[in-house]
Amino acid sequence: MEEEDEDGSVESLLRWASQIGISDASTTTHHSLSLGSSLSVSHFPHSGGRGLGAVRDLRMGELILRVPKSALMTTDSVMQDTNLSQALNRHPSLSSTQILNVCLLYEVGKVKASRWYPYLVHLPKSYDILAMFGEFEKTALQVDEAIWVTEKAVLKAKSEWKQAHALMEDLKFKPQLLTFKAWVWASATISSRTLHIPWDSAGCLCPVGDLFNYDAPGKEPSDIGDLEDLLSSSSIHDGSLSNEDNTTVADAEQLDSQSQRLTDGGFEDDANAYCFYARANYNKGDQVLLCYGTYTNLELLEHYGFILQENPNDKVFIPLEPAVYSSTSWSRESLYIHYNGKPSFALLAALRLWATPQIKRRSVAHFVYSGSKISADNEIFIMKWLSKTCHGVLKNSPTSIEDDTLLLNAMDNSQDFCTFLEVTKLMSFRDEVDTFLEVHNMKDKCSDSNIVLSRKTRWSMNK
Ligand SMILES: C[S@@+](CC[C@H](N)C(=O)[O-])C[C@H]1O[C@@H](n2cnc3c(N)ncnc32)[C@H](O)[C@@H]1O
Repeated sequence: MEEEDEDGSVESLLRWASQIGISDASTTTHHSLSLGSSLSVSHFPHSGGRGLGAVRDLRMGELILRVPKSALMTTDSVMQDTNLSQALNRHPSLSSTQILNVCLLYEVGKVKASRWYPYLVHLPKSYDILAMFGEFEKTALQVDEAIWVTEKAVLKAKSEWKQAHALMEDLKFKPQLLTFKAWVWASATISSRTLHIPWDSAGCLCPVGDLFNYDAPGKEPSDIGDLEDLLSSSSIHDGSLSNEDNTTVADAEQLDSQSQRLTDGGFEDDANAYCFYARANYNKGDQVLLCYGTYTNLELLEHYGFILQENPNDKVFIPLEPAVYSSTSWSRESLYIHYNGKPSFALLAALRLWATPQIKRRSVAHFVYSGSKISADNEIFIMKWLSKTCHGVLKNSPTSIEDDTLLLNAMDNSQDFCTFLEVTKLMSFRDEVDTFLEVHNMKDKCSDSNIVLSRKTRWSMNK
């Protein structure tokens, strides 16, 4: 997608977008690389790469982009093709997301005959979501939970692909569109780019609207965390670019009423369009961002293929003894350490009770559930236990954060592959680099000093 040939230039995308009624509000003039009066497509190397920038100062709450319903790629709009809709009727058991996956591949197969062709040529050629991770990348995650979530994501993608295979054969897809690689590409496109629409839980692909990069909700974890504990939910979604989970919709609505942070985009019946509003004040040249929802780094990696260096919503789960779980009724998902190192409300409460002799638990339970300490001794015991457990987890990891940072810096700063290998020879965790080279058949490639580390290679090594 980042290749820009004659058909694939950003200008041609924007020209097509404006022809089909996509507009950034009061625009009358059309500038190169710009939609007009509010936004332009720019490159933001440290926060998402290609994204949308402000071409003038924007006020919070201002309408900045409108994408008419007719421009959205949805299952309904693709199904206007009778060949496709008849085939879909013959395979009724697929989920709405599987169907949208098939619709996307179907449109890709039409090449220039697709009415979304100018949009499709701008989609990324590859993604880094967990379902695409191989054995090396999975192991490099190091943390049990992350490895388990990766295995689950890969299995889910494979089983959904197998289930949809008969339909795709029925539709006479070209061989390259029948592969797992093609399926997982479409799946990643949908996972990382669809926007919520009320009439289809699979969402829609929204040309230009899907160029906004992600801004994490800026709430302090202490505000939001306690509420999340109460809701016993690991993620609250706003429904924009959402990996929507129906069980959290009510929770999200509850949060919505308490916070201004969930208001930056949505489908509006009155306008018959997807409308986007500035979620903050932006100065000319700033990147304009969209909040896709509240995610931990593992969830961002799973659904969107990136992580944030600073994520106020990140969580770490540490190993707990079974007796901790059974000491309270808090769900396992609510027992974690916040990004800032503080234990969650529920974890603290569970540990306070667990560290209290069984016979006394009933009498102190009301203190614990109101967030109070039981005694100085109890508090000192659990803090020491937490510190010891966290140190144990870090010590048992194959590499430290400092090692990982050194490796990333070596990748970023080495001019070529050979220099990178020379630099890594001095590193204490050389084994991991060797395994990576072996897995990717690069062990003997040092003689070819022109191999530059590709983005995929960098990512594969980036835990
Ligand atoms: C909806 S698209 C945004 C536009 C995208 N940058 C593009 O060029 O098409 C979402 C994808 O952008 C990237 N992205 C968005 N926000 C990011 C951020 N804050 N940091 C790094 N990557 C980000 C991720 O690859 C994500 O899957």
